[in-house]
Amino acid sequence: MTEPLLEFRDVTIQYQTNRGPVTAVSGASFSIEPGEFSGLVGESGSGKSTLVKSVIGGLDSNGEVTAGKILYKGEEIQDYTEEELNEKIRWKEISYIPQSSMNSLDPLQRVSEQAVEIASVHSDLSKSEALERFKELFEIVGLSPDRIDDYPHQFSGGMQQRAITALALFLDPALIIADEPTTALDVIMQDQIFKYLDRVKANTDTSMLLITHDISVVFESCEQIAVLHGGQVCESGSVEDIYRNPTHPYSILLQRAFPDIRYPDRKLEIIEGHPPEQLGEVTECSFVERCPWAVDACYENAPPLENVSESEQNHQSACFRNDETHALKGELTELAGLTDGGEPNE
Ligand SMILES: Nc1ncnc2c1ncn2[C@@H]1O[C@H](COP(=O)(O)OP(=O)(O)OP(=O)(O)O)[C@@H](O)[C@H]1O
Repeated sequence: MTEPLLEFRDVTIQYQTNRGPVTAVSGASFSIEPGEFSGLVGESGSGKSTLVKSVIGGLDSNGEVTAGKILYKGEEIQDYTEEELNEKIRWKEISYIPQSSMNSLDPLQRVSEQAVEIASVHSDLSKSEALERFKELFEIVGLSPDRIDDYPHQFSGGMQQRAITALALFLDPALIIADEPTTALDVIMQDQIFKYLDRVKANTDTSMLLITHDISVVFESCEQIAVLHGGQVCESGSVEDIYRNPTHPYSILLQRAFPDIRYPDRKLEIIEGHPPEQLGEVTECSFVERCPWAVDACYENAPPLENVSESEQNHQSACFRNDETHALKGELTELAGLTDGGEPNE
């Protein structure tokens, strides 16, 4: 097996507050393989942004990785200083497209000038080489290369997002992390994003980590997925396995909360409640208060991630009732008045 590009190993991240430490991520483990598109999915407040910000040194000043390791190409990076991150990681190795990326272009500078600036700080490219490369990238993300000298306001929202992706690809990073790339966009623009992500996949070797609350976005554009709830990774594996055979109760319900072309008439589930804010150490399953199938054990310990089946490689779920999932899924189908048995009609 090749070494993962990025690996979270039992990572806990806390914020110090005047009410005590808030545990935003607890014991999270998952990895991203070279060249793959992965999705990190979960509702608002589940710890997605905290987890990815810890990789690029973007945690708020009261936040800290308090346990575990973050390995990039096998090297521990959780304690890197700002200087080390700038020198070794940012742009060249990992580019980050933040949630409010539309505001991240400088409105007073032509986008080509922003590219030339990144090149002069982080690479040896000459100005003309930088502009040539930027034109090529505009083509990959589906923008006309003649528009590189435009100002950000001359682009629509979707075009700005693509220009930002071209900047993120500029120094040929091994990984791009995109935080909620589709949230602020309408359905037509979301569709354009899927198309250009496909072109990025076809034309570059870059891996992508997509952060989103919408599991269907991950099913559409990724190969691997990690599902996060209340700072814990509930389930991880290939998109194919988790699409066909979601095992953790949260993944099952989350999948049923979004439209699915396999079940056009299905009623969408509403998952009652919200991910909890975790004060102090976390000693139970973070989904316990919302889970229709919780048992006493779920209050006593946080369940570990375990392999779900021998045939589904890397498919892991953190639930004390993993072995009973099939029966539980049927129960849910009955409870919700659904007609299928929880398996896709293919
Ligand atoms: N600076 C902070 N100080 C204290 N708590 C924080 C801070 N930032 C985030 N949190 C808490 O950490 C938890 C995880 O938040 P985070 O923003 O990482 O989740 P998220 O899944 O990215 O949500 P969203 O999609 O809304 O950004 C939440 O309980 C949040 O209130």
